[in-house]
Amino acid sequence: MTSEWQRLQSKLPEWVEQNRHEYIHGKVAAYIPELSKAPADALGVVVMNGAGETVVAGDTELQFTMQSISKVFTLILALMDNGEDVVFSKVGMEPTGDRFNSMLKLELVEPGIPFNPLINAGAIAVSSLIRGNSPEERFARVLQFFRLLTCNDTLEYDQDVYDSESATGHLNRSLAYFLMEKGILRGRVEDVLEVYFRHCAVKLNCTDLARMGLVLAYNGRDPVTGVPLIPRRFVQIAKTFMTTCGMYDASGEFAIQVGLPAKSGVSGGIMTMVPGRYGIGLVGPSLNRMGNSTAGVHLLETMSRDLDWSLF
Ligand SMILES: NC(=O)CC[C@H](N)C(=O)O
Repeated sequence: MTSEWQRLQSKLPEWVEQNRHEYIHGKVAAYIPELSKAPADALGVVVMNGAGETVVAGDTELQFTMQSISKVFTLILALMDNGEDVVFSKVGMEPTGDRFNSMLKLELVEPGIPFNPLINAGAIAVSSLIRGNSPEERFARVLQFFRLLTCNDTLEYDQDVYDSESATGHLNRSLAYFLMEKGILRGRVEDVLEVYFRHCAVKLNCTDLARMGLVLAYNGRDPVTGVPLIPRRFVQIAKTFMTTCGMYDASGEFAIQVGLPAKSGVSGGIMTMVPGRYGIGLVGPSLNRMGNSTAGVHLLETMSRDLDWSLF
């Protein structure tokens, strides 16, 4: 009888090639101009187990920026810095069913707190909660935390992607000003956005992303080093948000088709995990209508179905 790990080793390259062509049904994000340079037909995936061993397939050498995937970990850091009560006085716990950068719901419910920490408005509010005396110090703490989670001291943000988003992020600026008006943001709008745009621009590869997912899969303890990095309760909160809101307004469909907590970003990255077993990092820059990697989502459907990974 072949083990699941052996099946992954023998099938993953085939599954990647089977699903790669799905990229033609999507488009690489261009609203942050620098992102449009990514190769549309790339598809890569890394699955990492609790011993730190990996099964890799496809274009796993590709570097990409975390974008919205970073929001999971800035939420965790804000929770570690402030505790649940403070964080959830600034951001809600409910999915929106709208696009990630939508303003629609902000005005609907008083006092105007963003529905959840994974939409842009919520993540911007969360960024303002990270401790530090200056934007530089706050971002340095975020980067340090990401380095710890990936076990990769060379992790950095991509200056070109940062500049590109900072120059064009008018919608995010307007969300931030709205939050400022409502008394939800701490500090100056430009300072908060500097931290937000920088953490979205942190550059990594699928192996780094798999390692971050692995820490969540093991409830906050890095299973490879044995070091506890995140309190279990905050991992639980993060995984719940990933399940209900992690794939934007396609989270319901993803829960049905794949059935794992996951978070996507507009660079085409997806981080997911099989709780207690694997961390998974994936990239496929061509995005579907909902803003998720089109080939990536199909690949995860194939993997989850074949290996019976759905939690539900
Ligand atoms: N969905 C995303 O990945 C969005 C992140 C991006 N930096 C933005 O604010 O628009």
